[in-house]
Amino acid sequence: MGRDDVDFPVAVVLPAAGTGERTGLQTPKQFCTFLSRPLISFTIETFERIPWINCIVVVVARESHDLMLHIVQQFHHTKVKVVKGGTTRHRSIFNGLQVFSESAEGPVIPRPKVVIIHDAVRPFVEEDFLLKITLAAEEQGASGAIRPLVSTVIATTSKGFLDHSLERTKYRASEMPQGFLYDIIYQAYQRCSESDFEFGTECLHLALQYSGTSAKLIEGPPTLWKVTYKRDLAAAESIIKETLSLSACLISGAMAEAVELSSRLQKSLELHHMTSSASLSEIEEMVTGFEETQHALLYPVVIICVNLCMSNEASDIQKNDEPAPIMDLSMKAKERNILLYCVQIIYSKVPELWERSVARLTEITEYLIRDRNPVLTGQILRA
Ligand SMILES: Nc1ccn([C@@H]2O[C@H](COP(=O)(O)OP(=O)(O)OP(=O)(O)O)[C@@H](O)[C@H]2O)c(=O)n1
Ligand SMILES: O=P(O)(O)OC[C@@H](O)[C@@H](O)[C@@H](O)CO
Repeated sequence: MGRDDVDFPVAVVLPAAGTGERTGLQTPKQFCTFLSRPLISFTIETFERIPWINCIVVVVARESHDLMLHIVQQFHHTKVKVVKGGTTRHRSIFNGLQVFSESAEGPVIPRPKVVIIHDAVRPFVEEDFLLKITLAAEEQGASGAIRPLVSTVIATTSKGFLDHSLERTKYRASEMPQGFLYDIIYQAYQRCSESDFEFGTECLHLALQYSGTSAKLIEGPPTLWKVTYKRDLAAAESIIKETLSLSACLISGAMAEAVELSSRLQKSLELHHMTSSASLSEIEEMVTGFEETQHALLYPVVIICVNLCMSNEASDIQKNDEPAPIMDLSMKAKERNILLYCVQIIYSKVPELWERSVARLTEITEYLIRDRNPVLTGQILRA
C-alpha cells in the first residue's frame, strides 16, 4: 500500500495547549526553540510535507493563540488552522475535532474521512508510519501506535506497597500518532463523561468505550517518543541538528592557494564553494541576497569565510582582523537566520605545518556547520 491509496480526505489534530510543567521551564515545551525555530513548527512541517494531508488543526492555549499565528506566518505554514484548547488534553482534542463539525464557528472546513491525532511534542514521525496508521484507521475505524514497555508496570496498595506486577510481554505503551474515522472519534467525544474529559489520557479507549471500535495497534519506531522532561528537549535539539544537512557555503579568496584549500575542504564536507575577493561588501550583498530569494529561512544557513593569510607577519594578520565590520555583518545576517563565521588560516610552505593547519580548518568547519552555534558568528577563528 502506498500514498496513492489515500484517496480520501485526511486531517490532523495536534494538541498543543499544555503548559509543559514536567520540563520545569516557563516556556511551554512546544514553543521551546531550536536553531531559532519552535518545536511545534518542526512537527507541523513534518505533516505539511505530506501531500495527502489536507488540513492541520493546531490546538493551543488561549494565551498562546497570537504566538501560534505568528509562528504560522513566520515559517510559512500553509495547511494550518489554529484553535483554542481546553484545560485538559481530551478537551483540547475535542475542540480541535469540532472545527470540522457543522456547528463550528467560521467557514466550514471540509470534514475529513480520517483524522490523525498526534501530540505536537512528538516531532519525529515519518510519512510511512503515518500512512500505515491512516490506512488502518480507514479500514478498521481506529488505529494507534504502540511501543514495547521499557519498565515493568506494577500496581500498588493504598499504603504504597507492591500489590502485584503485570506481565510485561502482555502489555504495550500507547504512543502517537493515532488514526480514526472522523465520525467514530467525534461521536466518542460527544458521548464521553466529564470524568473522561478531566482525567482520561487515551483516545483509543474513548473510541472503544463510546463508539464500540477496537483500534488496530501498530508497533511504531522508537522515534515516536514524546518530549516530556527537560532532558527530552536536549535530545530533540541534537536529533534536529543531526537531520540538518551538512551543507554550507564556503567563501574564499580567488588566489590559487585559497581555491586549492577550498577544494580540499569540499572533499571532506558537503560545501558549496564560491570565490570572491571575500571583501565584506561582497559578503554583505550575499547576505541580503539570501533575504530576497528565501522569504523565511527555515533553517539557519551557514556561510564560512575562509581567510587565507599568505604570511604570518603580525601586521598582515592584524590587517585581516576586522572584528568590528565582520561582527556587525554577522549580527545583521543572524537576523535573517544566516550564521556567518570567519576562519583565518596562515599559509605555510612547510608541508607538515600546512597539513596540520588544513586539518584544523576542516575540523573547525565541520564543527561550525554541525553545531550552528550563533555565539561563534562574527568571531575571527584561527585554524
Ligand atoms: N490541556 C492540554 C494539555 C496537554 N495538551 C497537549 O497534549 C500533548 C501531550 O501532553 P503532555 O506531554 O502531557 O503535555 P503537557 O500537559 O504540556 O505536559 P505536563 O503534563 O508536563 O504539563 C502536548 O502536546 C500538550 O501540549 C493539550 O493540548 N491541552
Ligand atoms: O499527556 P500525558 O503526557 O500525560 O500523556 C499523553 C499520553 O498518554 C498519550 O500521548 C499516549 O499515551 C497516547 O494516548
